[in-house]
Amino acid sequence: CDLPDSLHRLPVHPLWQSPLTIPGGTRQSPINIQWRDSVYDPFLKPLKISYDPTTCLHIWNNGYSFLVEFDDSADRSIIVGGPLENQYRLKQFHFHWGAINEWGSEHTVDSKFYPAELHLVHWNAVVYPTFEEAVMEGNGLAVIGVFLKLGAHHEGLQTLVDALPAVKHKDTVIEFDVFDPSCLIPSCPDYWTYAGSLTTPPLTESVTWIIKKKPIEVDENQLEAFRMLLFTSDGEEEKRMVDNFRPLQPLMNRTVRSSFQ
Ligand SMILES: NS(=O)(=O)c1ncc[nH]1
Ligand SMILES: [Zn+2]
Repeated sequence: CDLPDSLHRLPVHPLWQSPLTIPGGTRQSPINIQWRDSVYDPFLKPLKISYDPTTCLHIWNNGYSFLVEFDDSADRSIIVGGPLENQYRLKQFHFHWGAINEWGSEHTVDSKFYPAELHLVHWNAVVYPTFEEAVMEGNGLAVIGVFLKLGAHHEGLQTLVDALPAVKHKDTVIEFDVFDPSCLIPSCPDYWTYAGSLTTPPLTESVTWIIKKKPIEVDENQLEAFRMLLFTSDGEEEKRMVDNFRPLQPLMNRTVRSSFQ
């Protein structure tokens, strides 16, 4: 078989049989963040996060992760500052995780995987009329990435974990109408930022990534709750939702900037 060995060990899930690389892609995600190669940028501003917990709508198992979706019809949950030229509206957040604690995150730091990674997806509603249009533009999206590490119980995450059994199967939804995602973001202001892409189809090169330096801690039971979700619909042969992360992509001609020295 002509696949290089590295590809053989990848999680083989239909979604990942989509193009693992985008032809002509020059700014694909995720990447390894080599701490010593990141460049401190003193002009980077602090990231300002203002979420309204009542914009939370529901949790949806879309067959490759579970998404917590928000009402983005107005500027009620937004981020501004950091590397961003405009303010961006929160649309949804979701996670990527592994079958075991040794891997699961999409980005790595000095080639270290975390057991899971949170993505808070925002879009530039100042410049673009819809999320779908913003997805196609270089400055259309901003995603905050937060690493999860095994440790103490996370109180704020638990309210989300308690709802997961109700979205066990693909295409199930549960109402979830008050949640403040800022409880999942470390208080430490330090982050890396680089120009990248969505890590799931359509893989478009439209994301300003903002990766928090500090992880949040969650406990084993909380990670196990993620692993009890299913890729499959009710009635299909069960496939556990695990290893829903994209392989690392080449850095190519990019610099990762840090907001800290
Ligand atoms: N994983 S990601 O944050 O790049 C993403 N969000 C929506 C589609 N893909
Ligand atoms: Zn993601």
